Amino acid sequence: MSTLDESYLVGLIGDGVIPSLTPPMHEAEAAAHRLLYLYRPIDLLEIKRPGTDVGELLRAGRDLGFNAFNITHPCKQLVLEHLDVIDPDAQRLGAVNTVVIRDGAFHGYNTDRTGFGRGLSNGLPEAKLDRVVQIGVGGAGSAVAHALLSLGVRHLVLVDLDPARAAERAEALSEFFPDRTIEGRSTADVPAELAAADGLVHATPVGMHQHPGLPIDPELLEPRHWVADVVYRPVETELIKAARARGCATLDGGHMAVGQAVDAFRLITGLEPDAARMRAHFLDMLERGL
Ligand SMILES: NC(=O)c1ccc[n+]([C@@H]2O[C@H](COP(=O)([O-])OP(=O)(O)OC[C@H]3O[C@@H](n4cnc5c(N)ncnc54)[C@H](O)[C@@H]3O)[C@@H](O)[C@H]2O)c1
Ligand SMILES: O=C(O)[C@]1(O)C[C@@H](O)[C@@H](O)[C@H](O)C1
Repeated sequence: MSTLDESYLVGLIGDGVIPSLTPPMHEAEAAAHRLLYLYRPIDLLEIKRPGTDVGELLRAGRDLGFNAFNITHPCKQLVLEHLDVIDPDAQRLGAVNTVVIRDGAFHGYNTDRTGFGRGLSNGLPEAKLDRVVQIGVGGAGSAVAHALLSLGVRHLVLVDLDPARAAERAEALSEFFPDRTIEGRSTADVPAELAAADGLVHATPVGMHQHPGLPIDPELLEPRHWVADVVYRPVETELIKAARARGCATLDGGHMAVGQAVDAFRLITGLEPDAARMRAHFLDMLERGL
């Protein structure tokens, strides 16, 4: 037997989460810290529950002795109304992916945002952040845009297949970062915008195993650009390979995937995870086709 203080019971709530690498990342890191730590995927598709049940599931989890949850699609916004305390940055972003239960209260955070930010600062410490083009402003893109502005990007150009979405996101972000220039643009504007930019962040599904290809013409990349991807299956996307071949500094999507797990592990346990060990484990799992 063990109590809430002696062991950890964690879950990942969302659609299609069974193959997620986040549970094994946490469990391996916990084992290295000699913790009793079980992390279960709670797949809403498998248990035939809609995303709107997330509050009910959180409360049931608390009553059954869970310590924390990661929350993913389609619940990152839906969960907000069920939380007792929300980290101010997660509140501004309007999305929570980590819920820690303390004395029965739900505390929400967004480690997608902090994980991408940490990955960029550690992985590309020399990256010039004056002017950045970001392609894709969906779920991942929203967290990434916040992270970029929090890191000090002065001029952020948001591009999306849906230009109205890019414009809406730019307007919403401008409210929280009034001293920055944040613009929504269409994909046709990418050549001109990249010509003036220091870096490119890619946050669409293009380049995933199921969506192979490149989101931009790689001829637009020059060695002075840095390029960050959020896609991590495969970790070496066509974009990352093309950018490296053109002499650009690159950051693969594994940095965000591991970063969100590193920051969630720290919030859940209060212990400092070994980020390099977690990345090595993550890359090893990808290599093994998990
Ligand atoms: N590394 C990580 O930790 C992490 C976390 C979450 C998601 N992801 C990856 O990020 C990618 C996007 O996921 P999401 O949840 O944000 O998806 P999403 O569907 O919420 O958003 C994708 C956005 O990209 C836009 N888009 C699609 N194709 C485009 C194109 N060719 N040009 C411009 N815009 C285009 C869409 O209009 C949409 O706004 C996926 O590959 C996902 O696996 C990575
Ligand atoms: O690895 C996954 O499956 C995740 O669902 C990815 C992303 O949505 C994170 O915010 C979650 O914490 C974990």
